[in-house]
Amino acid sequence: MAAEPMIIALDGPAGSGKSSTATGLARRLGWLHLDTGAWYRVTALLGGREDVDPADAVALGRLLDRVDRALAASDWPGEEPRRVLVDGEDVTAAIRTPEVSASVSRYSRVPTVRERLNAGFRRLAARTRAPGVVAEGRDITTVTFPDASLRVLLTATPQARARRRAAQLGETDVAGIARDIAERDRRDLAVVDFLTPAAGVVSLDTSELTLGQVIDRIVDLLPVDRR
Ligand SMILES: Nc1ncnc2c1ncn2[C@@H]1O[C@H](COP(=O)(O)OP(=O)(O)OP(=O)(O)O)[C@@H](O)[C@H]1O
Ligand SMILES: Nc1ccn([C@@H]2O[C@H](COP(=O)(O)O)[C@@H](O)[C@H]2O)c(=O)n1
Repeated sequence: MAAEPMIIALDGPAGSGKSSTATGLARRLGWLHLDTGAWYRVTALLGGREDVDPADAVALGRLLDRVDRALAASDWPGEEPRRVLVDGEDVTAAIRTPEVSASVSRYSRVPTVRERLNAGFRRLAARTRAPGVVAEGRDITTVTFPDASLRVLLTATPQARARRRAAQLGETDVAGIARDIAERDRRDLAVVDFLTPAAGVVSLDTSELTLGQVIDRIVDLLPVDRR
C-alpha cells in the first residue's frame, strides 16, 4: 500500500507570505501545493456571480457541489504557478480581484462552507499522486490538518505585509493597502484565530527574512530523508 502523503500545514494572516512560501516549498519538494484560500475565493466568485445568498441552504449546497468538483480535479503536483480551473474556465486571475477579496468573508464565515471545503481538502490530500502536500490558509494547522507532520504559523509585521503587498500589486498607497489587510484580518479573525500558534505549531516571523530564507528554515524542520 502507498505511504500516506506527508503534510506541511502553513497558516498566517493576509500578506504574511503563505502562498509564496508554499509555492517555493512545493516546487523544491515536488509536492502538491494546496492553496485553500483560492477555494474560498472560488466560492465567493461563483456565489457573487450567481447571487447565492449564503443563508439559502439549497443554493449554497449546489454552489459547494460545483466548487467541490473543481477542487477534486485539481491534483496537479509540481505545477507552479498554480492555475485554478472551474468547469474549464481559468479563474486564476478573477479570484484575486479586490472585489473578491472584499466579499470572500461573506462565505468563509459560514460553517457549512468551512466544513464542506475542509472535507474536500482532506479528500484531495488523501488521494493525491504527490508524495506530500503543502497546504496553506488560516485554520490548516488547527482544523484541517491538526495532525500534519509539520505545522508552521507565518507572521510578519503589518508594515512588512503592507509593503510587500503594495510591491506585488505595483501600488503606491501603502497606507490604503495596510487598511485593506487589517480589515480582512479583522473579519477573518472573527472565525478562526490565526495569530496565536496552537500547541506544537512552530511560529516563524518572516518580517526580516527573504522568501528564500523562510523556505530554507521550513525545509530544515523536515526529517533529513524528506528534504
Ligand atoms: N519573506 C518574504 N520577503 C519578501 N517578500 C515576501 C516574503 N514572503 C512573501 N513575500 C511577498 O509578499 C507578497 C505577499 O505574499 P503572499 O501572497 O505569499 O502572502 P499570503 O500570506 O499568501 O497572502 P494572502 O493571505 O493575502 O493570500 C508577495 O508579493 C510575495 O512575493
Ligand atoms: N483556510 C482558510 C483560507 C482562506 N480563508 C478565507 O479566504 C480568504 C482568502 O484567502 P487568501 O489566503 O487567498 O488570502 C481569507 O480572507 C479568508 O476569508 C479561510 O477562511 N480559511
